[in-house]
Amino acid sequence: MLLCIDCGNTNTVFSIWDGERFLCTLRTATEHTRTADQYFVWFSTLLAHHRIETRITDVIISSTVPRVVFNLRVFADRYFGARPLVVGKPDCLLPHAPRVDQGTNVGPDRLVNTAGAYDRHGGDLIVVDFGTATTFDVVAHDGAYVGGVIAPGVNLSLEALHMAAAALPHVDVTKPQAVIGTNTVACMQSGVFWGYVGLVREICARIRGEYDRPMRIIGTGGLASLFAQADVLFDTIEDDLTMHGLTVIHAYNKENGAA
Ligand SMILES: Nc1ncnc2c1ncn2[C@@H]1O[C@H](COP(=O)(O)OP(=O)(O)OP(=O)(O)O)[C@@H](O)[C@H]1O
Ligand SMILES: CC(C)(CO)[C@@H](O)C(=O)NCCC(=O)O
Ligand SMILES: [K+]
Repeated sequence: MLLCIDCGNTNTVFSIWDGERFLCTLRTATEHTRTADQYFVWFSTLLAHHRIETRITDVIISSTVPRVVFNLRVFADRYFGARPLVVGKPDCLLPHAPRVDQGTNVGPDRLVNTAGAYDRHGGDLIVVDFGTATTFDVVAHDGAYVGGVIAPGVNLSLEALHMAAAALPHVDVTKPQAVIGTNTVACMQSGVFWGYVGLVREICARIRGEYDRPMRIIGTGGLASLFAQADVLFDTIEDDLTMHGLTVIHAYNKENGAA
């Protein structure tokens, strides 16, 4: 079985793929000081809780935080005897090479989203991922990542308001009742919620304007469905897109003898 690990700047998600479906998805805060042994205690406890018995033979990692990869490699080696594939490293093949400026290190999460989205939908896509950052990945007709947009993440924007302004509390993002807020929290929620609805609409419209073929828009990340309540922003929402992309890249490496 394949263990897929998606390590973002905020959260790290583990998911076990049995070849047909994901058996479970476990989430922990990204913390570079966590050791291989700590990962295993957490992981095995939750698997026992969910009564999942697995024999993990393969591990694939996508990490936007370089420092955590070392301990995840030790975790894979020590507890599963597996040498993990790490997306973005030279020995991890990609189905389609990105076409970007020389010297650009595209975030591995964006490469993985690209592979997952192309596998499901073919090319000419915009993938919008609401993580620590809100990213837009343009997937060309042939499946290559050809660029995109990086905007501050939703929770990051709310946190920045709270940190910078003494009178502004910490608030969670939600869809406000009205645009005109009649209290501080409602004002902040309105600014961020409708601000992001506008950001997504405008950026997608401008990407479409620069691109010479019709494009579909895929939303992913925890907040995609929240924003979709407000407006028709996406053709589809797929919460498991990054995990799916990891299985696609793993299978591609198996087929090509690299894993
Ligand atoms: N209505 C909501 N309000 C606030 N947070 C939410 C809401 N719905 C989902 N979330 C949170 O959004 C996050 C979505 O996770 P996702 O993996 O997409 O990005 P992330 O973990 O924040 O970022 P990264 O992948 O960059 O670490 C989760 O932490 C989840 O708890
Ligand atoms: C933009 C983030 C932080 C989103 O997770 C990540 O993809 C990243 O660190 N990217 C590196 C820069 C780039 O993708 O061009
Ligand atoms: K993510």
